Amino acid sequence: MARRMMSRLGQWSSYVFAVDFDTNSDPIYFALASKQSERPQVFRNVLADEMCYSLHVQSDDKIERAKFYGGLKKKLSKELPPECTILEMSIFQPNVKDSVIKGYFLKDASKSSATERVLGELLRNDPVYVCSYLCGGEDRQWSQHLWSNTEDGWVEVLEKYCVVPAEKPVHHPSTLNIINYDVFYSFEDAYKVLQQCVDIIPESKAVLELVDQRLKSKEKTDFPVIVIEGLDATGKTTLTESLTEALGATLLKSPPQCLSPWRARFDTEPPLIRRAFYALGNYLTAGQIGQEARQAPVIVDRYWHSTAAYAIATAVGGKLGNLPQAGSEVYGWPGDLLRPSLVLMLSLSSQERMRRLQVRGQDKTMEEEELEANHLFRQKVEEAYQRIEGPACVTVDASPSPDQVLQQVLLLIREKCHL
Ligand SMILES: Nc1ncnc2c1ncn2[C@@H]1O[C@H](COP(=O)(O)OP(=O)(O)O)[C@@H](O)[C@H]1O
Ligand SMILES: Nc1ccn([C@H]2C[C@H](O)[C@@H](COP(=O)(O)OP(=O)(O)O)O2)c(=O)n1
Repeated sequence: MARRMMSRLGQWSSYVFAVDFDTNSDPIYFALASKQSERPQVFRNVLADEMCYSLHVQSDDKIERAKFYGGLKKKLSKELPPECTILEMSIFQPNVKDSVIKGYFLKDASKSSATERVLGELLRNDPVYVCSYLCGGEDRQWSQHLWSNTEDGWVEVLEKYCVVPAEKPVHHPSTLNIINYDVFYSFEDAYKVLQQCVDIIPESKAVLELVDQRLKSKEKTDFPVIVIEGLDATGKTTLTESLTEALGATLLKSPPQCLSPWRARFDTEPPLIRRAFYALGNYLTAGQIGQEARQAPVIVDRYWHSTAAYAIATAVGGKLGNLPQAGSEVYGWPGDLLRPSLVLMLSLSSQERMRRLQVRGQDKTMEEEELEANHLFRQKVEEAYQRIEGPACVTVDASPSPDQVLQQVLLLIREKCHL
């Protein structure tokens, strides 16, 4: 065990640590070195003589890592003293895709031994690395101490490194692991995730069985397929219903009705599993679209844009500017997913959207509650919507009356789909 950790530590010289002290500003970036730095101290402005710790998941298994990381926050919040602040942390190789290892950084103002007891317990029983941080010496330099288990179950410090400032990377670390963690670009990649979950989430089996029976869709449909996108309460249900009637079309949605019994279950899972579920929903809907578009135009309430935009906006921490640049491969359309003829995104000011949410007065999903609390997240979802390509979405002003929105959309459809 100690040997494995040592060799792992050796690799850390190419890694940078990022701690999110404040979601509205850049993380604090630091690296490990054997010698101290002459540059200003990394934590000087954000830590006031507090004990600090970090922990991150040590597992090569993607599913295990995702499950454990999600559960870890709950466990820490429950067991640590209330004076302990839990911050998000990641360790990554700058600008290298798929290099992120997620963890937490703890600021402990409790001055009690409870924190070390909880962390020691975690180290003994769970797949985690634990480090403590100390500030010492005349020049108040920070150092990182990696904990290890001894044979007889005690915790000891295995190795000590100096904490030195690191450059801000070009790509925010939260953008490095989007592909195949948050967004899946082929049926197979999403399917594999659920397959690997069958033992831990029995419901996966039922979902996979449904997916196995899905209809296969041709690339080209006989009738146009029009997708309506937008945040909750922008008027998608209202518009899709009136459009369906006006065009004599068929109305479908993603995720499709047949997945409803499992949606709430997968909504409680970490992003890797939850997003794979929604990705598969799109392939099920694609099968239905292919079938229905032989007879009539098809209107679809949410599809790939929703899956990718919410996933990207959730995954990317901090500011709007942290989103991958327009044109990035993360905004690409999966090569094996039926492409609609037209995608329209309903856009509304936050005031009007809030008003409509209140008028509707229904229960909101947790994510929608978060949207309300988090203006930044809402902006990131809309921005990601607008960057997705193949087809890109056309933004529609959803603030006029329902009939005016319908007329405006009918005009667009006539112009773009020759209906
Ligand atoms: N153009 C509109 N003008 C005013 N209110 C609208 C308009 N479209 C929808 N609404 C109302 O706003 C609320 C949300 O609309 P809904 O169609 O359910 O949105 P979504 O399906 O996008 O969540 C509903 O109460 C609906 O009656
Ligand atoms: N095709 C879809 C549809 C929804 N999702 C996800 C994205 C968000 O997490 C939620 C939004 O769904 P929600 O139920 O809040 O939306 P509506 O009530 O349908 O407007 O579902 C998805 O990933 N792919």
